[in-house]
Amino acid sequence: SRSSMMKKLLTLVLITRPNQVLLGMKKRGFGQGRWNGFGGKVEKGETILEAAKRELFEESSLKSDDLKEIGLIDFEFVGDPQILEVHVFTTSKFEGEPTESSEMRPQWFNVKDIPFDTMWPDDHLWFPLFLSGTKFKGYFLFEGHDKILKQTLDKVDSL
Ligand SMILES: Cc1cc(-c2ccco2)c2oc(N)nc2c1
Repeated sequence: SRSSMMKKLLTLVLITRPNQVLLGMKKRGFGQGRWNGFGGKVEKGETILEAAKRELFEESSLKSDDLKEIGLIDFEFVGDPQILEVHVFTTSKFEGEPTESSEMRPQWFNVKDIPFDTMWPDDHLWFPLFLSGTKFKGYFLFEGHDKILKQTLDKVDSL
């Protein structure tokens, strides 16, 4: 029922190395055709952190035990009661070689050349906070997948 807020938990992992961020080109499904971090749904019986690690490995072949949560974003779509609660993690400590999966084609980007034009339209708003190590909470109301009607973005001390 509406009283039990309709929320879907998702994860998003951004891997960094000096002056660079690893992004994946989404090859199918939700967000297809856009560069993004690695992530997806939180399944029953797993923690959000376990889901982030699992999706990172499934989508990029990378492993990390050092994921730090740096952001919490609620996404809403006009006409859809399901709110996406996205837990954003980052690390620069990982093992493995980025490898293309059925879902994602990974590529390193210099921070000054991040392809915001082929990313979700909210990214250019909160990436500067993530890149400067500032924890944040955000809310974005989308109309379709390209237009942001309403937004809030706040720096926080703890998530
Ligand atoms: C609506 C929306 C969803 C996601 C998402 C899906 C799975 C994890 O995150 C986004 O990711 C980014 N960068 N913008 C996003 C907007």
